[in-house]
Amino acid sequence: MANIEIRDVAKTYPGTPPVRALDNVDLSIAEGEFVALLGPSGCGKSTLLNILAGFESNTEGTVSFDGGPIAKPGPERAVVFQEAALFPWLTVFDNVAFGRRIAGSVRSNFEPEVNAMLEMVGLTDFRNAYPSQLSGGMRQRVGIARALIMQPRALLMDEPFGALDAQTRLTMQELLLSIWQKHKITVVFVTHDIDEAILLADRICVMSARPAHIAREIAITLPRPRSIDDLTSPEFVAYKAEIMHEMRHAHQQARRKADAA
Ligand SMILES: Nc1ncnc2c1ncn2[C@@H]1O[C@H](COP(=O)(O)OP(=O)(O)OP(=O)(O)O)[C@@H](O)[C@H]1O
Repeated sequence: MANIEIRDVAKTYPGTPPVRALDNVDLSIAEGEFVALLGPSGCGKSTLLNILAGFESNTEGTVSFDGGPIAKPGPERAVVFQEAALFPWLTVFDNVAFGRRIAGSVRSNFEPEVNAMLEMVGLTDFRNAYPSQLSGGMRQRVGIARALIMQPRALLMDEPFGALDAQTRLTMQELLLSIWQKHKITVVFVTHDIDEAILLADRICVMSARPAHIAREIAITLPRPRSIDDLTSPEFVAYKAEIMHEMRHAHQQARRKADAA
């Protein structure tokens, strides 16, 4: 059984005029798979992710997780956004522990897990720091740790590294790869960045111009574990050329739709 099943999904935001964001989206995601959603700006990637998160509802079609319909947010589907909205008055440790505490767990139960999580994301020395004392990359590490401490089955990531400088971004991509290798949870990752999608994903779904559907699915069979050294391999460059071609097509399609409107 697929972990995430999206069948004939459409989404129209009400308004004058209404905005048709998604149309005929079909996608099955297996347990433990890493899928990247790649597409032109404004095509509907975040809308699709928000539907999977349960923050938005689809207007047509069905979306299910482990065979059950997605109707609202749930702890089995953790979300990581571009900016980790951390609580500024809590330390790194308490930000990561927050969900467990709210769920009624006592400190002696979650402390070893929070410490292990902080070690995994390289923040042990910052466990008592406050968010204002952290760099953007460190804040995202806290965001990822905070999501994983709830032991989700899927991680839904919306351009999580989009606001980071190039060097930090590469470090975070490698960190995410190592975490995913260890936890093997399903990841759905929204990005504009072709290199990022190829480096991380098992499969890239190139989305069409709005209203978005999945224009093309490309399996990335580069061997794992991957690292940033792969960015220059001939296989990587060949994937990049293929995807750039698809993206250009999606962009031209968007221009034509805009001109016709
Ligand atoms: N709450 C909303 N109400 C009305 N329209 C919305 C809403 N959220 C998104 N939209 C519109 O839906 C379309 C798709 O937006 P969405 O954010 O899903 O695209 P995206 O591909 O994630 O864009 P980007 O890559 O620029 O973040 C856009 O035209 C956007 O303006």
